[in-house]
Amino acid sequence: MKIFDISMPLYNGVPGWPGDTPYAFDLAWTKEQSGSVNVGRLEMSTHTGTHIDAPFHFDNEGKRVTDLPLDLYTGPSLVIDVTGALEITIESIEGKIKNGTKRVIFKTKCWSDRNIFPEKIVPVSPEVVPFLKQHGVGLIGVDMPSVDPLDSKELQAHHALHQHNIHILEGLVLDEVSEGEYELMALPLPLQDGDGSPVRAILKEMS
Ligand SMILES: Nc1ccccc1C(=O)C[C@H](N)C(=O)O
Ligand SMILES: [Zn+2]
Ligand SMILES: [Zn+2]
Repeated sequence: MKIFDISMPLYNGVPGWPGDTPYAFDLAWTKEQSGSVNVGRLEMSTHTGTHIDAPFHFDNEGKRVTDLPLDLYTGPSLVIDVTGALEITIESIEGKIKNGTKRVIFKTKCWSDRNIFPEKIVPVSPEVVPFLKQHGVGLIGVDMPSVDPLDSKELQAHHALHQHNIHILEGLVLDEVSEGEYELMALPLPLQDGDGSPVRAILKEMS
């Protein structure tokens, strides 16, 4: 079965949220310096590239990364293609989602040049959230850096999702993936007290 790597590569210069900590990798020790090994060092925002949001990211009382169950981030997932939509609405997904769909991934294709931060994305309409919950959804994934408009301070979609106990995976790369059912794996690092975590995300074709 084919495996799609749906993670953003991380490299010095990878675009992050404007004003946030830039991603930086370098060698703290080279093999010449240590006499034995190269040793890397990382500085980054927890919301760089492909990552999950813990509820604590936008709610001081919300769960941290290590409080979240791992089964959220691994298992059957439905990819829905909404390419061309201006917003993710009930109409975008009606008729495509069946009861018991635990994870839904939206392909918008709105972030076409991954070397720059996008100017505009395709926000998740808060009205779609109860509809997702009714069908049993506990995780949504998106191929953009947020589920809310980039200039939003209220973060209506983040909060609506949280109220309905639906968790968030952002920054996926879905260009090669077509609509359908896959097995998702996108596990966060065990960052104690973390507000978010980078993940290596894959989709496996189902037999
Ligand atoms: N890193 C930031 C810095 C400042 C303000 C927002 C962000 C975000 O990351 C928001 C985005 N919706 C996110 O959850 O990844
Ligand atoms: Zn985030
Ligand atoms: Zn977010």
